Amino acid sequence: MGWIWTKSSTPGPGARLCSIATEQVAAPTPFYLQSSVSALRGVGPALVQRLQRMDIWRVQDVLFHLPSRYQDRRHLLPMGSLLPEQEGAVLGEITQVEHLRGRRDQWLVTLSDGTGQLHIRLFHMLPPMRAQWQPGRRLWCFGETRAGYQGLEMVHPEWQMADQPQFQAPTHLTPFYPSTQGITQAQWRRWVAQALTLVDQLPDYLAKYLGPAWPALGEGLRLLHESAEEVPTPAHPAWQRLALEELLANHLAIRASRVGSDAAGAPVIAGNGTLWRRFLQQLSFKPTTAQERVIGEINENLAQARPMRRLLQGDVGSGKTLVAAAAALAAVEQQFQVALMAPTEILAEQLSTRFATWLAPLGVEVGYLVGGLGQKARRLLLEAIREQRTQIIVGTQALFQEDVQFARLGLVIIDEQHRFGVDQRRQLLEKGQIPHLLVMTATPIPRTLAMTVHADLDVSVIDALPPGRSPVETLVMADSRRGELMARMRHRLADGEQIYWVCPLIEESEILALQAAETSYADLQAALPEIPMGLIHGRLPAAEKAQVMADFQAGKTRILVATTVIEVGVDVPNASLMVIEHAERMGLAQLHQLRGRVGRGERQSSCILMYHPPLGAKARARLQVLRDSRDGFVIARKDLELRGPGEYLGTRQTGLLQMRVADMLRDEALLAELPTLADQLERHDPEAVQALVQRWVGRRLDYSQVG
Ligand SMILES: Nc1ncnc2c1ncn2[C@@H]1O[C@H](COP(=O)(O)OP(=O)(O)OP(=O)(O)O)[C@@H](O)[C@H]1O
Repeated sequence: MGWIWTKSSTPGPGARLCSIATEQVAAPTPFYLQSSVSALRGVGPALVQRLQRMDIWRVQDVLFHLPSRYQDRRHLLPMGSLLPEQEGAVLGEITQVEHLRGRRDQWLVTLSDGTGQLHIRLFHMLPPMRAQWQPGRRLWCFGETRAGYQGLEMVHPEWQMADQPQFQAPTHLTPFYPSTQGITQAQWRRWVAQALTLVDQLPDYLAKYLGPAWPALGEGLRLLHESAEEVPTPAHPAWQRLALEELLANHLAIRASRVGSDAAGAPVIAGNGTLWRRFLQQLSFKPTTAQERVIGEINENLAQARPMRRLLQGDVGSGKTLVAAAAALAAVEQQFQVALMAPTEILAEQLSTRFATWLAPLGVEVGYLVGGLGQKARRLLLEAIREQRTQIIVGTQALFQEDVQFARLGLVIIDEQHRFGVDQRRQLLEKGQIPHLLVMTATPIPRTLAMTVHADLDVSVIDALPPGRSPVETLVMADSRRGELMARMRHRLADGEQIYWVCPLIEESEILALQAAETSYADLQAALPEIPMGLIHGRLPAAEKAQVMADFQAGKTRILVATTVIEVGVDVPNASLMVIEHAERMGLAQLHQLRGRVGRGERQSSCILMYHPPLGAKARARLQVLRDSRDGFVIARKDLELRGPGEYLGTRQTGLLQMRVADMLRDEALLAELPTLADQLERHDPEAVQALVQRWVGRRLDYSQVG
């Protein structure tokens, strides 16, 4: 037993002595919720730095570092019924320890539990372990079985001697924490166990405002760290309690920053729209009513000295670029510059080409600034930006490098903002006086949510697609039907149409993804030798990527084989068929984005989702959602419903904000509580406001001047 002093704030009279189980007797080390993580046993200076990089500074932060998944080690598996590649816990007696000498020493230990036996294979065995692992002793192991020469075996499982008083058979689910190099799961669990001894002292700022039906904060944290029952699900009240607090903390953080930025002066951009009207005259189509409405909303903002912070949401292909052009022209007409930032070079290139073709006839100069620009070209462009000869500058992150100086930046437009860090957004905003900001996204975010959680952003929605679009026909097809697919492709090609071929997503390795793409490319060339094709992937140098895209756009190549780099923003209206290999590996939102690349012209377009059989019931249901719906919002919701409980936790990107417990779509019902709670806290408990923001938002996000 070791002893630990505990108290919620600082040490002093009244600090309570608390005991926790430790392996050796240690000198009493006091630590508190607010102590540095270095106060935890097992956290030395090097680990402190690693933890800080994960934004974990104090003991309290460890409590809010939540598991991303769980394993159930509570039930022992009888050895007689074990199968290969089965993960689980066993308990048995050591019947034999064999030291196999060879080029590399090995130990083969035999365990038996009366129902059968299992081997444990070890490639190293330190003397203390050798002293313990003796025939007759009882051993608990957790690992994955594999078929060995002598039968089933586990290689270096986790273990405990089961015949010692310290032996603790797991009574809870075993949590797995998001980690970083050099920190093991065992370390996380030890630190969390120490921090949990203080969980009841965690101030519960909301208790007095929430009704008695709500569980306490500590209960929620305990449930997530050491659930004794089934994998916790988001419907659990304790979970909901945490989600509510997290949403509230984000809401409060943004409310606080809004106060500052409201006061600041932005350029008043109120022209008479001459430039926009001239632009419309040369455009081959008319803006839709939805586009016109949204343009109106933006113009109203631009005419105010209060900086615009507007989120423009529109499903794939809804015509957001035209709206961006309208905003840009309003600024240019009033002699302001516009920075237009895209997440990748391909997209930046596409956008700049589109803007240049649209706007050059009006005498508007569009510049293209990315990392790979030659020195001379870069210098000339920077000069033109400084002297305001270039009015619209399209680019990637390169736009906010220090040497880029705008003469009169009035408007910043960010495409697919969720791919940019908040820091990048701020750096760019710092370039102007206080420029207006328009953020474009195809990610569906409920309006209520955007207004409460993103209290800083006004929202415009393009809720109708341009006319003349026929819905993309979506088919789900086993990859064994390749012959049929080739016939379909030949048919399309004969009609002069173009095809996207999207290669499987291989998350673990870009190299493997590239190999897969090259194989598909070679296969297609062999099957359709007379058809010119392009291959595009993330590893291609920027100039080559641009060339491959330009060739496809111009119709010089008829099939574009691509890794998922084409996901957002690519616009080739003549492409009417998309084939997606291994669609079952991709997220529904991503598939929806990809599919949005076709169906942009007048032609009837199709998207073929290929899968590799057998396809499980759940995977089939997921693909069917895509077949049956074309609405990004519906698809996102269904995706959520179809996810299993094990997939709920973890840091993942949902729209614009990264949450730990809450999910903006799933927990939408909680949003209604936020404004009242925030008002009450701001009025009665300003200190709690600060503490909550620090607890949940911490240093991860700095909203000041951004929103
Ligand atoms: N009002 C309109 N009438 C006809 N076509 C339009 C209209 N507005 C836009 N388009 C065309 O629709 C296509 C899709 O528009 P755009 O690329 O702006 O979509 P988007 O909203 O940016 O989609 P994504 O999120 O997929 O990039 C383009 O080819 C564009 O020229």
